[in-house]
Amino acid sequence: MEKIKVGSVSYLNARPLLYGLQRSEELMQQMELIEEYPAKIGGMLIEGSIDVGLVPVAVIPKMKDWHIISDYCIGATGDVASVCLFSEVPVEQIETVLLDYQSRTSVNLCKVLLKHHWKIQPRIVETTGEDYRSKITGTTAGVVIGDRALEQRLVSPYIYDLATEWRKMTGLPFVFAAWIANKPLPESFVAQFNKANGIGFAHLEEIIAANPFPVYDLHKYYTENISYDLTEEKRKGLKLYIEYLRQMEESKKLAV
Ligand SMILES: C=C(O[C@@H]1C=C(C(=O)O)C=C[C@H]1O)C(=O)O
Repeated sequence: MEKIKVGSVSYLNARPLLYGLQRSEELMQQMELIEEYPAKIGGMLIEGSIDVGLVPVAVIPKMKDWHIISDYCIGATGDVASVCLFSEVPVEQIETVLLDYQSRTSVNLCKVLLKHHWKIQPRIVETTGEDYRSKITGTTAGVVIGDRALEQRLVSPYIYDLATEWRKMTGLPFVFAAWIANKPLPESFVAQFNKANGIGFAHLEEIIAANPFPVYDLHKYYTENISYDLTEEKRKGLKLYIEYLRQMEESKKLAV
């Protein structure tokens, strides 16, 4: 039987979810695991080169068939710490925003917040490579996600946490990534997969010891920043975010 191709975000935030998968011989016999940055994994799920992935939820409107297959996600109920708009000036003075090429969810979340929360219209610039981070100076701000955002926290004086700003605007938690399949998968696989997702949470200290990261306290990151359970409240936040995305697509079409 052909193996199920599973994609995952390669950042530290995915480690607790991958822990149990990688240690289950039964699951690993049925699947192949590919790790990449979020925008890439999202593209692979849309084009069909993987069957399921921990992908940016912003891909949902681009998919014909999609199924959330796990009760776990990469979400936040307060400060997420690793998804921020970084700047040298306060938000009202920002003239340009550089968007992280590795992201799909957060860059669109930033657009939603600029329009509906901060109500400002800076110039928006897409990026293609890591050098964009050195251009976050003066009135040019930038969205940075993942482990690199935890590093950027030590560099930029103004840090706008996008999960916190979303919460201020909507009162809801936020979902950045979820395990989404582009086709129905065997029920037995889905059940084993979901169970294995949760195993890492009993082994956080081991995961932290295996991934030395002097830049940020990973215990805090795993227990206070990232919120992994896909609760009803988070599903509400997700639904509202997708509505904003569809609205943005519609207004783009009208503008043409
Ligand atoms: C919280 C995070 O969520 C990530 C943000 C994503 C995005 O912006 O597209 C996608 C996957 C998540 O890993 C993070 O990586 O810092």
